Amino acid sequence: MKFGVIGAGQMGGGIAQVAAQSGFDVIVQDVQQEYLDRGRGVIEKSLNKLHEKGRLDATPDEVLGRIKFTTHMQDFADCDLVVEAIVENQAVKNALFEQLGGIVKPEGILASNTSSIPITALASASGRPDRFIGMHFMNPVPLMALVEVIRGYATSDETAQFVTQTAEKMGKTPLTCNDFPGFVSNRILMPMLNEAIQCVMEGVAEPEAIDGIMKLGMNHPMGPLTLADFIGLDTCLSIMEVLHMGLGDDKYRPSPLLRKMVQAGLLGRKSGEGFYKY
Ligand SMILES: CC(=O)CC(=O)SCCNC(=O)CCNC(=O)[C@H](O)C(C)(C)COP(=O)(O)OP(=O)(O)OC[C@H]1O[C@@H](n2cnc3c(N)ncnc32)[C@H](O)[C@@H]1OP(=O)(O)O
Ligand SMILES: NC(=O)C1=CN([C@@H]2O[C@H](COP(=O)(O)OP(=O)(O)OC[C@H]3O[C@@H](n4cnc5c(N)ncnc54)[C@H](OP(=O)(O)O)[C@@H]3O)[C@@H](O)[C@H]2O)C=CC1
Repeated sequence: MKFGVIGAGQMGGGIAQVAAQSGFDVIVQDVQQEYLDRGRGVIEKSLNKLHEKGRLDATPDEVLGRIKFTTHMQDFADCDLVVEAIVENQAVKNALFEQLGGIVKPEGILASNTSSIPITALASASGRPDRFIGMHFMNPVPLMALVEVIRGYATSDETAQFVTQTAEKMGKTPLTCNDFPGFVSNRILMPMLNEAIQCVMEGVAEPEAIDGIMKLGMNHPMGPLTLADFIGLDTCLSIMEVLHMGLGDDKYRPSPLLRKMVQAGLLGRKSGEGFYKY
């Protein structure tokens, strides 16, 4: 299978890595060579770590050899499946899918790794709504078991079956839901992270205490503020905005502190500072 990935950031890189580990021929596209080089470095480091732990069947070089990096969208023409993992912004994703729909062979399936944006809207932009679906991987992709599969209004049974089987071939557990803002994962997760940010803003406790209380008290693997920093505060804000607008309920209002931190360029781990310094 020829597997395309758009975006070489934290999610695109992880998806490309796991696809290559599964034996697929992978092609990754990003807008600049610099981002591709950075993404390749992250994949290489992750593969070496898995290899040292004895959790990789092939050698890191063999897996990396299955991934091609490009800045040209035309290179997706003969892909069987293309998964998009660019910035969480509907206008940008719409424009990308309008273009991609005219490039990939007609029988090819297009998927978005969006955290919250309506799959049905992106499917319409692509011009092939029956062969369009949400394929939502979790971060860090090489370690997390779930793929949330989101069916748009017109997604065909064949498309859903193909993507479910592909996720299984990638060693993941696919679980399906319908297209509502934030799907299941972020409709439930993100309000909790937003509430933790609101606790910081209101001075309920220091970030370390909030994270510690949720880790030790609820047995969460990491605290909500650390998790928000890892996801990216810009992505968290975009998801809250989709929930707020899409569901029309003020209980999803993004915390003003979250908005202010994004305005200040504090995006979490990827910018070097969020609730913590990296
Ligand atoms: C926003 C969305 O649309 C959907 C999402 O993906 S929400 C995020 C969902 N993911 C999570 O909640 C993961 C929380 N983390 C965990 O459960 C655990 O860390 C784990 C199971 C992933 C790994 O546990 P572990 O084997 O004990 O190793 P641990 O040391 O904690 O982490 C391993 C690596 O994964 C990284 N990592 C863990 N969670 C991460 C996350 N959410 N995002 C990015 N990287 C993460 C760690 O930084 C670490 O990297 P380095 O080796 O470079 O330091
Ligand atoms: N972070 C997370 O935990 C999760 C995120 N997601 C979703 O995955 C997607 C990507 O998120 P994430 O990987 O964290 O984001 P990143 O910011 O790490 O990566 C996005 C990448 O896409 C590139 N990009 C931006 N615009 C375009 C474009 N028009 N064409 C090609 N590449 C482009 C970016 O380049 P540049 O640097 O120039 O912007 C960057 O390299 C989002 O939809 C997000 O909601 C899903 C699950 C978990």
